[in-house]
Amino acid sequence: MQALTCEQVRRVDEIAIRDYQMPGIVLMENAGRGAAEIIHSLCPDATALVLCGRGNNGGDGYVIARHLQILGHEVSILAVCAVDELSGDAKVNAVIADAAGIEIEVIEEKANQEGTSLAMKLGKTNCIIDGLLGTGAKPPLRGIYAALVSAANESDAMRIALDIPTGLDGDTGEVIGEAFRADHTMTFVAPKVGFQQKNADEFVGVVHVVGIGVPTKLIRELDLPNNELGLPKN
Ligand SMILES: NC(=O)C1=CN([C@@H]2O[C@H](COP(=O)(O)OP(=O)(O)OC[C@H]3O[C@@H](n4cnc5c(N)ncnc54)[C@H](OP(=O)(O)O)[C@@H]3O)[C@@H](O)[C@H]2O)[C@@H](O)CC1
Ligand SMILES: [K+]
Repeated sequence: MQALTCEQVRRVDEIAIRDYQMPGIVLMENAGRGAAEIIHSLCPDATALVLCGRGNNGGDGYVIARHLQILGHEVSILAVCAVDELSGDAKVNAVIADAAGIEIEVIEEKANQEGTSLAMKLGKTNCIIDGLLGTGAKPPLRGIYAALVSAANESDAMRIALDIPTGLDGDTGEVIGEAFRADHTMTFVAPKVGFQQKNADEFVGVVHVVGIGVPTKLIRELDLPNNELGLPKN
């Protein structure tokens, strides 16, 4: 499957919502359910800890936590902000996860100083899921994100990235400082062009492409030389 830039994938979401009247919440549910089913097949008995950022990448994490619970897993969430600080589709899914009784612990910025407490928290699970940053990331990692990524990388848990390993630039494959070293990456719609660059594969691990339910016609338009998305003709 053709690799896309972060901007191209964001355009797919925009067009699905604008031209095909697909609610973003439906795209997020498809993304999260599809990722959860692959994660379940990879580690059927895992106790999972989902790291949720404050955007829609975090939103995917809240959906995945719910579906892993449905599939029988012990799941908890470590969030960079409280549910009421979220917005849009991410907030909807955080509220659902909270109502479903899934533990959501908000990690305080000050935890940054006490690296041990983070390592303790992340050491108690055998599957860490990175829902911190996706196509909306603007490196370098700010505040608690770098500490969370470092603590996750020190853990001997299986590490699974959602869409793009946090800290990796999805377009260039560059890593400034630290990036989540995923064993598996569940990437939505298409592989990202940055995954093929230099040493990205040590952060990306095995790539699994997860569809988000957009119509074939939209995806087919991506391959047309004069496609409507205004994508470069490469
Ligand atoms: N319907 C859809 O659209 C679908 C979308 N999908 C999912 O959405 C993802 C894109 O979501 P998104 O656009 O919300 O961006 P996301 O990557 O969550 O981060 C934005 C937040 O992070 C922050 N931030 C940025 N850089 C930072 C840094 N270096 N260090 C710290 N913080 C940083 C940034 O803050 P700001 O820069 O605005 O101050 C903002 O708050 C995509 O990857 C896929 O997983 C799928 O569900 C399919 C359907
Ligand atoms: K991520």
